[in-house]
Amino acid sequence: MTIQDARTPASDQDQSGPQQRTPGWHKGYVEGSRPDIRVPVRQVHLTNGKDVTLYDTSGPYTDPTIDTDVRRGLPPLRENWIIGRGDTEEYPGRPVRPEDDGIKHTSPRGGGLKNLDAVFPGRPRLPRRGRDGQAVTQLAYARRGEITPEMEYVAIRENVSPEAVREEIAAGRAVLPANVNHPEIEPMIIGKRFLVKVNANIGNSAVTSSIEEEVEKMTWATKWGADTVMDLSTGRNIHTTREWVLRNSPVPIGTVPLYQALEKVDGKAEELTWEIYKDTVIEQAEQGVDYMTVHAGALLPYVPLTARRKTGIVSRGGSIMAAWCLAHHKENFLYTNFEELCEILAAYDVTYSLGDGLRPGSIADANDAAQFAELKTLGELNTIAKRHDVQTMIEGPGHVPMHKIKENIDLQQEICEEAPFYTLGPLTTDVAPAYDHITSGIGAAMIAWWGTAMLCYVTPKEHLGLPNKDDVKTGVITYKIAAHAADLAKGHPGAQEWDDALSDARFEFRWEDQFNLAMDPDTAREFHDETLPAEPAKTAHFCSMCGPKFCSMKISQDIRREHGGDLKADEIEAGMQEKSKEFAASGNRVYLPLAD
Ligand SMILES: C[C@H]1O[C@@H](n2cnc3c(N)ncnc32)[C@H](O)[C@@H]1O
Ligand SMILES: Cc1ncc(COP(=O)(O)O)c(N)n1
Ligand code: MET
Ligand code: SF4
Ligand SMILES: [Zn+2]
Repeated sequence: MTIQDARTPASDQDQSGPQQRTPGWHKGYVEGSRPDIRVPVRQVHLTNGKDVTLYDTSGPYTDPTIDTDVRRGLPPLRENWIIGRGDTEEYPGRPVRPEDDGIKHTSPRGGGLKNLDAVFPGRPRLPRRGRDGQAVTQLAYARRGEITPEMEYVAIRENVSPEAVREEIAAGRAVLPANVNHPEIEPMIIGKRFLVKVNANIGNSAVTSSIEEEVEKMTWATKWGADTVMDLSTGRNIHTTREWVLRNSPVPIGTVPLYQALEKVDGKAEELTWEIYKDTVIEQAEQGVDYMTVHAGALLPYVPLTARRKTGIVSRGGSIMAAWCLAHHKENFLYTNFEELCEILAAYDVTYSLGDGLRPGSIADANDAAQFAELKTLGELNTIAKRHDVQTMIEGPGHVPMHKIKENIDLQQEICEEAPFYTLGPLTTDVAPAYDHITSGIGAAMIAWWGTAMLCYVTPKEHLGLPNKDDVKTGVITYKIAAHAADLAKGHPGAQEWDDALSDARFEFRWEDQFNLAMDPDTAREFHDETLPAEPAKTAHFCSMCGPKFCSMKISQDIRREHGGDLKADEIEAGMQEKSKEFAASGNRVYLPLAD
């Protein structure tokens, strides 16, 4: 594997600003079968002269040779691949309306958008869709036996063959979310045979945040390793916020169109209609949303099953659809219009994320009748979506104690023909608000080990408020740990190399290498330097935990240096026998009496 170098002379590098580069690594690219397939990697340079190559989600922001500007947006990496297939056409598209941003002409809420001058100033572009409404999905291509540039790209990223990628997509065991209107993304794949992925949720609410803050959360999340980002905005400027996020995101973007549809009817669930919903889906598909949560499995007859729950319906989408179903006493319109929705998504290659609108919101409600009734319906919908060549993943819970987690993934895999499972945690206990990244990180690691393909992060603010930039980082790092722990347990090829490199650096007291290989190098360095900030401490054979005389790794190294070379296995065995006899002679006591 040859890796191209994206380094520039240090003097050319701007180390200021929000996208400040972490020293000790640089961006490289692995080239595919053609020059426009260049897969980014993070090259960590060790002081022993070796390099460690890691997966990189940070996008062009960490490439010093690319001049990024959020007002212009990212370069359209996939544009030629999409046009080159010749199966899509540009068309005028749906005009953007004030109500897309929650602005009513007559409403006092109207008026100026906050920050970044509202309308995205970048590249004007006509939307694109499948010619004659045909399915232009990676699933359709994979089923026809075609290996797209996107598939080759993810094969390099995952270190597997392009054919393996095609097979997993064709079988519906993996999805490659890539809307034809989102050419900026670096393709990635979600499926149990691949690295476990992490999604970070961002977005404003009616109470707080601005467009600028949301764009910043998106770049921040991907810098720390988020593989996808969901914009779950529910406040003002939903359309414009999403435009800024999409044009600047190197990762696929997911949304829940129902949230924006609800804003269009002023938050009155009973006023929702299939027409308003459909119009919102088209609006978002034209913008380039890569996957959409659709709560089509929360059916009218299942709502009563939640009546005696401790925490009712905790899914936003689920509660909105339940309210609509009860108000009209009609079946969920997402379910009754599902086939038409499939045709729309197929024409843009929007991936379904079939929502778990009836997931449990407390330990007491886990794995109940309502939850599993919905899962069965999601299985039926998965089959219908596949018939339309729409890529599909299935959302999962929620709040589930450890002993009830495995049943969730086993049932989902069986009912949904191994479609990728995408779970929120699960949180393994309800008693630690402010630490729900941890209560859920535990469940996330377990469920990922058993085959969940993507983990939706939970931040320390869960149940308490809207996460800020710091919470986003904590959530992403926590979930990267869960995902990597699962990759190790699953024996994913290459996963352990990273651990081995860090273990070697640790044992050899290469402190800088230990920091640079860390998931969060900044915090690792800061913690070390809190007690031993001086430069010589960066090569010292101890840290402040045990100090120089009690550093077990130093003692262990000394043993090897003094005896390691000339100790043979049988001599070690003989030495052990000798010691064992001495121990017996002293009365087999571990603790000798204190001498006074
Ligand atoms: C489904 C999950 O989405 C999270 N969620 C909902 N809205 C937002 C937002 N604007 N930002 C971050 N997370 C959000 C909830 O906390 C829940 O855990
Ligand atoms: C993994 C995951 N992420 C996001 C949502 C959408 O949220 P909600 O169901 O509350 O509308 C979900 N259901 N599952
Ligand atoms: N914490 C809730 C859950 O577990 C979500 C609250 S905000 C929609 O799903
Ligand atoms: S997180 Fe807050 S706003 Fe959302 S469901 Fe829970 S209490 Fe309601
Ligand atoms: Zn919760």
